[in-house]
Amino acid sequence: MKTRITELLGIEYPVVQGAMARIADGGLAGAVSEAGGLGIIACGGASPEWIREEVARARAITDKPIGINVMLMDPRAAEVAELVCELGVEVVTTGAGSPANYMAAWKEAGVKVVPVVASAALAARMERLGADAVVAEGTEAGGHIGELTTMALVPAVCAAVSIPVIGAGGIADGRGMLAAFALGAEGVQCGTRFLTVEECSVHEAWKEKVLAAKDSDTIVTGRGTGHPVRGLKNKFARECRKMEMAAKSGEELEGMYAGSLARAVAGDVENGSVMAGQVAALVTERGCAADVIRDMVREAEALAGRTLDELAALNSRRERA
Ligand SMILES: O=C(O)COc1ccc(-c2c[nH]c(CNC(=O)Nc3ncc(Sc4ccccn4)s3)n2)cc1
Repeated sequence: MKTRITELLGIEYPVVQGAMARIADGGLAGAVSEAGGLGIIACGGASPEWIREEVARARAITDKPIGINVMLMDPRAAEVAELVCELGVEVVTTGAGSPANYMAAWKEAGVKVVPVVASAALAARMERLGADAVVAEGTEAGGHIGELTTMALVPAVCAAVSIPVIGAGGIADGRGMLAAFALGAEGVQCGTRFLTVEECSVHEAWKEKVLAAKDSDTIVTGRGTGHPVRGLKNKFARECRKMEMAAKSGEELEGMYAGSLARAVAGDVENGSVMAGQVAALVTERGCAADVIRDMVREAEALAGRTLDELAALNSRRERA
């Protein structure tokens, strides 16, 4: 299929795998890219050596474009930003901040720059600085989030920029993909849906928690630190909320979060930060990266070919899950 996103990124399907810190490695990114989407290696909290290794792993799996993600709250963001140019990845995405300081160097190096934004203002700023596209990520997403929902944010960003917009946050199947396109997007980014695929190396306990999640099983912690993070409800999340209700100081709260992601990655899904989006409730299968992408596009195109009457008739015959 062809959209400005497939053309810009040199990919077959406008489906980007979201960067999930300490989870999205070269194996997952390589598989997603080989399947025709865009795989992204998440560099939040990663060492330059790990990043080099994972880019090499992805290159061994596919000769299609891959991306790396710079998490801008990471103290080593500047070092990772240099690696973007040195390693010759085709695409860089960024999160949790503004990549203004690095844009010129990335553009100079011919890298496609696709910042994740949580507001129309930031999207417009990114376009002015030369971004090739933006990911408009709604608060439904897992991990570090903004405040606006995908339903509100995507149309607002589309109205603010002329570059193509990728919708993200709460998208896990063809229905979500079609909804994002209806809102103005020309591509989608999914994170949570890729957590359970066989190529994702996240701990089995994390996968099982996602597969068992209900719609009300995610919670936002860290608003007190100014860095809200969505994850699955567990002992850690309840303790965070208690600390925040007790209006503990920023330093005490920061202390809570340090190491929380690493604990979850190691399989401690009760005392760690098990990041996942609200759409975890829709993720009930494992599968593989290629099936996720193919099924999502097929379902979106099948639904798009129908009139509203036909969609309503389909919905009226819905079977309870
Ligand atoms: O206005 C500005 O200057 C920047 O404001 C922004 C505000 C929010 C965002 C934003 C929202 N969502 C994203 C992209 N998503 C993400 O970056 N999600 C992430 N999840 C986990 C991450 S690593 C981590 C580890 C431990 C604790 C917290 N985070 S990064 N960026 C981007 C920019």
